Amino acid sequence: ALPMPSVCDQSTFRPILKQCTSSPSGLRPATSHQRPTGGGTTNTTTSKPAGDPDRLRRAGELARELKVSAKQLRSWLVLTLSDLKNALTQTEDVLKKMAEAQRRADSEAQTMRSLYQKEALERRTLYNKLLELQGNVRVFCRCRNITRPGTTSCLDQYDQQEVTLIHKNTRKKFFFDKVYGPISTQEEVFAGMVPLITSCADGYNVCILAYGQTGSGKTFTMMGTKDKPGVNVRWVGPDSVTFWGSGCTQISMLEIYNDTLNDLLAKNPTASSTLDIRVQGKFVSVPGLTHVEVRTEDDIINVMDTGEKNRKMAATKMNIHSSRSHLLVALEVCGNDSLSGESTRGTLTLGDLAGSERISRTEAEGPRLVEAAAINKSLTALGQVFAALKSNALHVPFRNCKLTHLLQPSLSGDAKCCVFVNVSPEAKDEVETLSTLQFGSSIRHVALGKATKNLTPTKGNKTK
Ligand SMILES: Nc1ncnc2c1ncn2[C@@H]1O[C@H](COP(=O)(O)OP(=O)(O)OP(=O)(O)O)[C@@H](O)[C@H]1O
Repeated sequence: ALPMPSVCDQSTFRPILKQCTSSPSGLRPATSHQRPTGGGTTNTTTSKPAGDPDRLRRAGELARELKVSAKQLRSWLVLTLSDLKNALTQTEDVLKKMAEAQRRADSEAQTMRSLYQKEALERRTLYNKLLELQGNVRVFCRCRNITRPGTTSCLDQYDQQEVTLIHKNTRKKFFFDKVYGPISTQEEVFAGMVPLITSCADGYNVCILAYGQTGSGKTFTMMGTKDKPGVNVRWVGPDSVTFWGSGCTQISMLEIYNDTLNDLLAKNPTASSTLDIRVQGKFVSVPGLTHVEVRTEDDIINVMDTGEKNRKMAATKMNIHSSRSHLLVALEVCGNDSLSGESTRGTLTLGDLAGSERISRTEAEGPRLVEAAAINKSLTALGQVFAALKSNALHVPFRNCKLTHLLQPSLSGDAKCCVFVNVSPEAKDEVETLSTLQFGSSIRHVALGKATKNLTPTKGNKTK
């Protein structure tokens, strides 16, 4: 904007204005009482007559100055107005450009969003294909160490995919998709689960099951301890929380004892409220099962603690050991991708299966025999399901028991499953229990025949 012309400064006007206002004879025209009257009466005022040439000259000068000032003011106003007009036009241009840039940015963001969506979908599809190539059902082995001093270990050797056990002077080899040795940590075991957790975050059903004899480390692998949490807790921890975005989770916990379902999160879990399974198309649900909404790691740990306590309480009341029932924790996870705005829904089922040890008829009788028969039936049914899946059988016998029926959505279609075979090297019949496994040919059983020399069982030292 133009600076105001100097003539308009107050310093210029002040003396002129002063003259005009302070003196009655300034620029003001003389009033009638100041003029000499026609009757010859003498005017008492001492001021000079209005027609005083000095004053007239001064007034003339002031009028000229005012005229110049008015002219300057007018031209200053004109210039300022034109400046304002220019500035307005420029602002309009800038606004137009900004609107155009905004429109372009919006359209670019839209393009990027759809590209991201496409890429995310492609990543999910490729990742799923990769997992399918590795096997929708994978079988891992975890050997625990010897805990009882003086006990001989049946673990002869192991490597990345192979475990050799000794039984009655005979070596038997078992092959797995991956083997975790006695010194494997909870972190290492969970790292192997991360691809499955990612798959669940991508919207697929996933189940992780721990199989093995009582004391072989199933609960340690799944639940773990406070210092060494297992898969059940780690999936939501800081290592994996990035998978889930701002999703929410519903958790339910049930146990299957003697082929009956008990809700472990029910308000009154000891009243054995038997639940049933309902099938609607591809959906398998348990009407009446309690679902609790959880958001944080602490929520999940608290809910699982409650479920575990209820499980122990129910077991004590029924005079059974909790390892004689299957525990299934189901997490319905909905993940939100804030970038693409897409949401996914998958179920993560975590199962701690009943002990797979064989109970000889002499040891088990009455309720224990019924219990052993129910466990044997359900684990055999699980093996048959895996065998049918492996051989692409037309019929997969999911409905042979409640365990396999409940696991159906996690074992069919594009679901992923991982079975942890927990091996206890001090268990007497470990070779027999592993030999009878029917988890498809993922577990290939190779008998090496009689050992040529007297075998000294070793403590699972890694040999190649
Ligand atoms: N890999 C391991 N490292 C350290 N401790 C372990 C390991 N595996 C198991 N344990 C410990 O051994 C004990 C028995 O393990 P755990 O309870 O997990 O066995 P389980 O197969 O679940 O038995 P159950 O069928 O009775 O529930 C626990 O005290 C557990 O902390």
